[in-house]
Amino acid sequence: MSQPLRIATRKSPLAMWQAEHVAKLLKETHPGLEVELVGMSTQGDKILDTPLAKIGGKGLFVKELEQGMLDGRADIAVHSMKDVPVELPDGLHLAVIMEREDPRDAFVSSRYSRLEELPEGSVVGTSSLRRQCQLADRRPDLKIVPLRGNVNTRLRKLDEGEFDAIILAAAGLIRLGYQPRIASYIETGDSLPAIGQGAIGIECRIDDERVNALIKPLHDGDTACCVEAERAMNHRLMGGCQVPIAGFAVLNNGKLFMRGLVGEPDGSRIMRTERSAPASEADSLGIAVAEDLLGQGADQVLKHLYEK
Ligand SMILES: NCc1[nH]cc(CCC(=O)O)c1CC(=O)O
Repeated sequence: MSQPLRIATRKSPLAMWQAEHVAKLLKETHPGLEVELVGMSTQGDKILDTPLAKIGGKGLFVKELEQGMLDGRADIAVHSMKDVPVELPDGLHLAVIMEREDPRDAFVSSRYSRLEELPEGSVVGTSSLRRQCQLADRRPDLKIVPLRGNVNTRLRKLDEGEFDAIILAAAGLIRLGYQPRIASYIETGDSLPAIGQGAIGIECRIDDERVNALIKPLHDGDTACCVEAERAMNHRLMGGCQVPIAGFAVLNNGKLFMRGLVGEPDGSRIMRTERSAPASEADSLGIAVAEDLLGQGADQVLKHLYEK
């Protein structure tokens, strides 16, 4: 008799959807396997009134889940790769990266269909410095306001009339069935996505052979290759989500093409680069992209932001 596989998950609707999605795929792949969800509240879910940048960023969403696995209360954790910090605790690894959903940012508004249509001075809500920086660069006339909370909360705030439009990741909206609310997609060249955006990763204990083998069929090598390059860039820049860093790689016929960006939150300064390399050199591609940006002065911008 095999034990049930326990999935640690945050309780937000998106996290629950992703955990249930993985549970369903695992049960389809392994008929008879029992899968249980272990809901946990993370610091990031508890502190809702402060911009994430001020309270320490993305690690806040995964620490409790990781502790759960290290303590043996859960076997795997399902994450939005975007929320996974560059360093993992000893003993855990990202065993699986699943096929990427649409990586683009989405423009959501009931009054306007595209960013370009927004009248001067419009109020736009966004949760990330990365989006804020790129938006301010393109449209310095807009009033950009921080918007936190889970996807449902953000849509509600838009409906309550606080904003003319909001920008969020298309992937989260699509997963939760809110695709009809997307007025338009912002191309990746116009709003370069966050590292790992749209990809789901599964973390587990390195030494748990049974669990590693059970989840392996969910791995997507192409997405993993792109995310590896993106995370290598972030690692080189020591990025967290409290800084405006974007990185996005695509894989075509064995060749990776990657863009990277670092900027000031107000868009006053933006550094961009792009490079390509064979898929087998994902890691060094990400590092090279980071080094291009450092060479353009990204280190000053990042140093300044980390000191705040
Ligand atoms: N920061 C929260 C978060 N983490 C992952 C997603 C979207 C789904 C994904 O990128 O896989 C979101 C919501 C958003 O940024 O709009």
